[in-house]
Amino acid sequence: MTSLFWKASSILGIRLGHVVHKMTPQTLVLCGPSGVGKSTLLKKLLEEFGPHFGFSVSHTTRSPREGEEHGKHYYFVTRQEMEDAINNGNFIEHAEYSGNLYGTSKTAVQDVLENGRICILDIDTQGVIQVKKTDLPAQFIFIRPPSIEDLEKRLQARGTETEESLKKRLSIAEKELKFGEIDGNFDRVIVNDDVDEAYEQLRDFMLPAINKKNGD
Ligand SMILES: Nc1ncnc2c1ncn2[C@@H]1O[C@H](COP(=O)(O)OP(=O)(O)OP(=O)(O)O)[C@@H](O)[C@H]1O
Repeated sequence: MTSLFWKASSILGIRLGHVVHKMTPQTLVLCGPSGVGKSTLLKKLLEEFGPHFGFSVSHTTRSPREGEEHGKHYYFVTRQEMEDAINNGNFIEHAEYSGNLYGTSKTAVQDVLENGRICILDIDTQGVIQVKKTDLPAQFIFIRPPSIEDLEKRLQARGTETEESLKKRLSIAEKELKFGEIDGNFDRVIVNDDVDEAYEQLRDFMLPAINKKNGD
């Protein structure tokens, strides 16, 4: 149904923004360096407003891990299929990590929006640049740490990094923080120092979209 919808809208030349704007609230783009606390803040948002939000299912060329289901955790596709779809303009953003392509298709976002939910995109700065080139109506939020030292401590405390991956994440983080500081790149920059305070800011920022969805 959805892909038919997309085919029809492509044939009719309807632009993504026009289609989703009429029928949906928004898309929330959340960006910030690895370990800054995006998942922690999203967990809180979903605990409070779960039914209002949805995640789009990404595509990937990597193989499924045990327990992962096609269409639920990812759409598992071949590189050729994914490259063709990207070349046909069917993706909002995509990136290559560790030799595999990952990306968000227009259809995947549309699925969430058609269900009347605000679509959450948790993406990196390269993804933000790509989304901004589409006409998807979105709110862009950047989460930053109080300092790079804090970020390092957090990543260490999370216990998911080797010394090498930690170094790599911090070097990428420095570039991302610079991007986050540039005026106009984000609608809101939230410093995640005290997590409850950061969540209040995220919550307050999203309330108008949530209320609009409720018809207030
Ligand atoms: N305000 C905070 N103060 C201290 N620790 C925090 C704060 N927010 C999150 N953390 C902790 O920092 C670690 C990283 O947080 P989280 O996994 O949410 O980051 P992330 O941005 O989602 O990372 P990734 O992009 O790698 O998935 C976690 O151990 C989390 O509990």
